[in-house]
Amino acid sequence: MFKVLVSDPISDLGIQQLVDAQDVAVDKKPGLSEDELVSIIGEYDALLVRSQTRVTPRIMEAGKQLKVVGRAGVGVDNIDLEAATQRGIIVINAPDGNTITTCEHTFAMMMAVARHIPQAYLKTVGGVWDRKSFLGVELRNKTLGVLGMGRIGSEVAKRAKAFGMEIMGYDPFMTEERAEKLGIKLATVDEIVRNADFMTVHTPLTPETRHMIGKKQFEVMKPGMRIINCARGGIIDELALVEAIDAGIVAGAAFDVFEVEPPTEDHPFLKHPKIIVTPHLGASTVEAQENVAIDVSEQVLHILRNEPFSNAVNMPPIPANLQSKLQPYYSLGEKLGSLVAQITEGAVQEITVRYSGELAEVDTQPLTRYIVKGVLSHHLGSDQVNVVNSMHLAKVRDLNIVQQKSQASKDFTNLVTVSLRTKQEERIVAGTLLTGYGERVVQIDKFPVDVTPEGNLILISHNDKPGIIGRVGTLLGNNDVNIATMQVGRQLAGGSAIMVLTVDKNAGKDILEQLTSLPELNTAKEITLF
Ligand SMILES: NC(=O)c1ccc[n+]([C@@H]2O[C@H](COP(=O)([O-])OP(=O)(O)OC[C@H]3O[C@@H](n4cnc5c(N)ncnc54)[C@H](O)[C@@H]3O)[C@@H](O)[C@H]2O)c1
Ligand SMILES: O=C(O)[C@H](O)COP(=O)(O)O
Repeated sequence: MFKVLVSDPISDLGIQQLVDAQDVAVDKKPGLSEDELVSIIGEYDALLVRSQTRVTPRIMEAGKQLKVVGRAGVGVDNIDLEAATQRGIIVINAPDGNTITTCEHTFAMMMAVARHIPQAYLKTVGGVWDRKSFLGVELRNKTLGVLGMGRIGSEVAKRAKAFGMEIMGYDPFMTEERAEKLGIKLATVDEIVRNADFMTVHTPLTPETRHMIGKKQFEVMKPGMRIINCARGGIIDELALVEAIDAGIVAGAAFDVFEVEPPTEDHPFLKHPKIIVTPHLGASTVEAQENVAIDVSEQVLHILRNEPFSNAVNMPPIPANLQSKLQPYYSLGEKLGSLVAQITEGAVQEITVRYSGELAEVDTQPLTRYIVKGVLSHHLGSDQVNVVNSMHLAKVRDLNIVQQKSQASKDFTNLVTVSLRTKQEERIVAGTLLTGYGERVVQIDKFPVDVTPEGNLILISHNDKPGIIGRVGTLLGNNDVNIATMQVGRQLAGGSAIMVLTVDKNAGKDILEQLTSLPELNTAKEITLF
């Protein structure tokens, strides 16, 4: 008999198939503390959660029988995926079940902020008949900026069109063809901020999306903008938003999510007359809760019964003989994918992986998964992509993955070359494992280099002219950024060249801008590899 623990409020109807299963016993115990969970989890084979239960390494360590953690929803930021993977616990989510519900909540919030509905309601039930203070705006003929055109963002865009709105969309995976299909205009964040009347965010929270809308964006924002966040707290800088409202730049905001949930009593949103809020209700409808619970219950049953399953967000088992050959390359492969994704501009259309030398003789598919994971994690968030789902995510985004093999490698026993093609450009990186020295990046575009792929790097493209290295060193030094290593690559003296610096801390946008304004320096990009 398999034992399943449900530790958050999950739809009874949705988990009925688990309750009815002859080989499963279900216990519902919502609201347990971490200590309480640790004390009982040892007897369970599966744990079902929403976003409240934090599934920590301690809980997984105590879950000696735990085979699967099922998340009835999308975001798995409350589950320690690394700890689950290390312990062979499969984590699955229900990515599709709450898309429409969250999209509809976004619309409810957009209309509520346009017409001041919560504020007007409060006054009316308080006995004040005030018809003057709540002059609203129409959605018709307004421009809506959508940041993140995935499942929810795309549904929001479709509905906004029915309201007569123009849509500007931004998403690193959005191609012009797809934008055309959806009838929206592809735009940059800057174009959206300067031109939209309403803006809604639908990305995961990643290092790249954190404070994606902050002080800098508010400074150039079209006055009168209304902003909606039903995705994750932290994508929009909360304090900068309050300042922008008080300065008369932003006309109103509607938030379902907060940087810290629940927000503290003195959170500036809670008493602000131009900000309306809901307590993370985006997925809270009867339909969505049933959908996600049905989806997750179905997959949990498959996993417990050792049947094929889908929607896993962490690592699959790999055959032992292949594992021993490929394992040393997993980390290198992922870093090469991440590195090339961080230096490439535009929506990715094709990833080509070329294996040369000994690697060409084995099944390299598991390694390719790591490389694709490295590429996609940069845009989708590392909690959303893993080696189980990386190829699937690439497929649903129409990304072409090409694997090539050649027995011969001119200079290395093994060489992994990854190139990324977008509409704008094709970028290439190559790496190898050097016996006794470890991972090395040996090529960036046409330039040979010798770089350890680790920590904070700055990639500079420049003209090979005297003095440039000194100017870069002085500028970083003056800004208290310590250079650990420096590599320069060029093909011809006096021609184009690259410089790869390893630095002790993140330099930040400001310093990168200063670097690019140096004479003879063309571009400067920051790369983070772990
Ligand atoms: N409020 C709620 O209750 C609720 C409910 C469901 C989902 N969510 C959240 O909504 C968000 C979107 O969910 P989804 O199901 O549409 O996910 P999704 O993965 O289908 O879409 C996310 C999109 O964001 C894009 N993206 C990533 N980085 C970006 C960047 N820097 N700039 C622009 N776009 C970027 C990705 O390419 C992807 O297309 C997630 O954060 C999810 O956790 C919240
Ligand atoms: O990521 C999600 O699916 C949403 O944030 C919903 O979270 P919830 O299940 O706690 O409502």
